[in-house]
Amino acid sequence: MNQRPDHMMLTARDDGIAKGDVLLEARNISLAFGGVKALTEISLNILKGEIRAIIGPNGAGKTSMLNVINGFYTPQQGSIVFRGRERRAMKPHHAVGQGIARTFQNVALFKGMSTLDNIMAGRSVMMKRHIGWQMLWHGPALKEEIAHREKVEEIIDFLEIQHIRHTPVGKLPYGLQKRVELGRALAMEPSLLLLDEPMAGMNLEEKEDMSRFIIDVNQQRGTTIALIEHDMGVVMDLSDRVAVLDYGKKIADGTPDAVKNDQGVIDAYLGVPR
Ligand SMILES: Nc1ncnc2c1ncn2[C@@H]1O[C@H](COP(=O)(O)OP(=O)(O)OP(=O)(O)O)[C@@H](O)[C@H]1O
Repeated sequence: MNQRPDHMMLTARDDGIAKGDVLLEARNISLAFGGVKALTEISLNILKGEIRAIIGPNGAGKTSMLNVINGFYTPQQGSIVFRGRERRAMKPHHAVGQGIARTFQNVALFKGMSTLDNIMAGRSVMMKRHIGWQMLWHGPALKEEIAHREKVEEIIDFLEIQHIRHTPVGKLPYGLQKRVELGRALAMEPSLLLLDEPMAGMNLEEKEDMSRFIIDVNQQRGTTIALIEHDMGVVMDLSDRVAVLDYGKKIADGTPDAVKNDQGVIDAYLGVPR
């Protein structure tokens, strides 16, 4: 893979939290769907600047946890503290406004639109001026439009997707669609980026590329990342800390090495014999 361009200027939004301090804390979260307990009294935190993984078997509650963090679901019990502010419920668009962006398990792009337009759509949440005003196409609106376009171009360079900028994303191979989806999330300049199975459905080379992008986003932009992933090689390589869920409960939380060697995790998920 090529070296990253030196001009990468995009950074995570300044959230006023020092590296290593708690950026987000989930406190005692319980969530049920009718009789199904998706999450039971889960507490975990995400530190500024880290790559945090949430792992566990199918149905363990991982996606539900991401959905609570970004306001898709409101838990029956518990709260989320983000950048020092506690909340019970939050709408997803407020999450974006506060600096939380995410990608989805199944790519959720506008399939008929080009790569460029999909990433611009992510950027549009940061555009202040009214669309009608932008259509006048002069003065401050034009300047703002140009500035946003520059940011989007930087993301396209960064993710090395210049060659597909005008391709409708529905026509792209799955691995590239996932990359475009990452680009759309980055266009929101999140301070916390949530990735739901970023490697799912990818071949080895695509996984290596995506791993590199995730590390670069974290290291070069200073973006804090929380990810769900089933590929244990990837999880253990990328993550600073790993939380393990099983049947909606947290059964372990620690460094990759500690989690790998935890007998409870081995029994519930990793499946290595005693
Ligand atoms: N919207 C929903 N309505 C009803 N039940 C749900 C809903 N979302 C999740 N669940 C249930 O909650 C539990 C946890 O699901 P969740 O999708 O969070 O698990 P997961 O760990 O992400 O699984 P996977 O690895 O298969 O994606 C499961 O039993 C699931 O069926």
